[in-house]
Amino acid sequence: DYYSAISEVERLLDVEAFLVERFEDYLEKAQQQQENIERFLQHVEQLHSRHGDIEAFFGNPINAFTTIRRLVHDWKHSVFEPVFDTSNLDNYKTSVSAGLKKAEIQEPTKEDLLGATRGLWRLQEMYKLPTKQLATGILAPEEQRQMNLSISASDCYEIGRHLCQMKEYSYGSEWLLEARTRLPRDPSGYVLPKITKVQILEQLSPAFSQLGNKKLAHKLNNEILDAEPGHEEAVKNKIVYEALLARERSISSSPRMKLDPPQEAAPEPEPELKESQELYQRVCRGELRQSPKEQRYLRCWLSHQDVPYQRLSPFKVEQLSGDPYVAYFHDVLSDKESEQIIEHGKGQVTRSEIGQTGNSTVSEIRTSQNTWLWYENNPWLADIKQRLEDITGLSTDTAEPLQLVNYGIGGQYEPHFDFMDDAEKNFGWKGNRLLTALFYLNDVPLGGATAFPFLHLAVPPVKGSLLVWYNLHRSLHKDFRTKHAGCPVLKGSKWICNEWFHEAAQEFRRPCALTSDAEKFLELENK
Ligand SMILES: O=C(O)CCC(=O)C(=O)O
Ligand SMILES: [Fe+2]
Repeated sequence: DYYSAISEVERLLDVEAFLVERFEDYLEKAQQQQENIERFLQHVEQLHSRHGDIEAFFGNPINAFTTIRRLVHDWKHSVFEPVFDTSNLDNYKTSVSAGLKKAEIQEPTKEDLLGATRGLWRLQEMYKLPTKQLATGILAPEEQRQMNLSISASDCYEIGRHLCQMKEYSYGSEWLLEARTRLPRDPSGYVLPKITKVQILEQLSPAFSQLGNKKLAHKLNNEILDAEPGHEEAVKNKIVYEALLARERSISSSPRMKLDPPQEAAPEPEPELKESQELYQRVCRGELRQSPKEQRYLRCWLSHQDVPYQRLSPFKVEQLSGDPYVAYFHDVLSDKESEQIIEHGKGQVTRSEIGQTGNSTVSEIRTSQNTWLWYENNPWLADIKQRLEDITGLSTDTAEPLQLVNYGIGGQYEPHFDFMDDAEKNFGWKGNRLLTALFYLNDVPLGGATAFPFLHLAVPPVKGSLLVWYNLHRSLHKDFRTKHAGCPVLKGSKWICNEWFHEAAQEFRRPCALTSDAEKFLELENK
């Protein structure tokens, strides 16, 4: 899929460039007055010429969404259908699909569009983004003046409709209202089929009804009937709404009933969030931070980690938590190294999965794509491997290959542990994941911090820096305080690279203490 990695969304411009080329050719040869198609192609070309830096462009999730939508929806209805259904131009059909196949280009699918919509919704929920602002591409208050992206009435309608399908009526109705406001001055009148006021109302009226606002639902339903008096669904709904409203009126005017109000169907209570989930959201939003007391003993220093060579250029250590140990090492990778690793991942990454070995699945819990870099196949990584050993003091003999990850639209990784329940089954004699070393390969303008809910800690990505923490106690029992997450990426494209060090081979490097930690912090396991 495309939506789960921004690097994949970037490839969509190639798909479009290809399509523009083919269909311009078609227009010329067929010499038809297909004004609608021509305007559409021009529009897309104009968009392409205006987008500027691709990474910055797709760094805004609104741009990523509208591009997917254009490919999934607009091209189909504005170009493919009018061309292929009305004229006998089979050779074009075959040449276009053959061309796409040859270039190994896959068009985005409905699932991409749904994934992109869910991503936007996640960003709204997590960072409390007002719909009106997001619809103009404004992701943070300080962007107020610079942004003015054009998102069409039809795009807003699509988002609203999907959200209502997901029973997210509150945001759903806001997007539908946005579609309604935009309809009269919709810039994309050439996108077929044109959406109508009635279509918007058909979604909006039941959405308000679900939100408990029967009066407004009724009013909007009447607007449907004003436009189309014979509208079957609306005629039926009118009867239902009028009965409901009449009942409400009689209840409120009857004094006896006033004393004893009827049991209105109460809105469903919000399902209670797990403690770590709630803390995760607060940490990502920046509402919850370490207190001065928690930060009291934390220090920054230069360290050679007892490696003679590193005395020449010591590591910059920023301690983030003493117990459990979490530290940030700065300027570990040069810009060139970070960029080289990213280049390696472009076009190689595939959808990330979660779960135990042999039983893993794709999930909205982790919306990213990843690939693995084996040291054996990439000798250029030798330096970086050595640096990892120097910093951690651990052996990479039992370490996993580097895992390279790119997040998608609103991409996140919900709170989880890096250790597996059953280390034996997953890792055999190498034992569980003892230490995580996480490289940030680029800066992320907004969002995308690594969050430790129980430690009240959000680590913002800094290009070339390395985040390190122990997942296991000294006695190798699981440390449940290390639950962590990747906050949704609000702006930009987040690239990281994970190295997991395992238990085996570290016996003399991180020896256990004289007492067991087996009983420590067990209460956090399922929180
Ligand atoms: O993206 C992040 O910041 C965290 C990633 C992570 O926890 C993982 O890949 O296991
Ligand atoms: Fe993790």
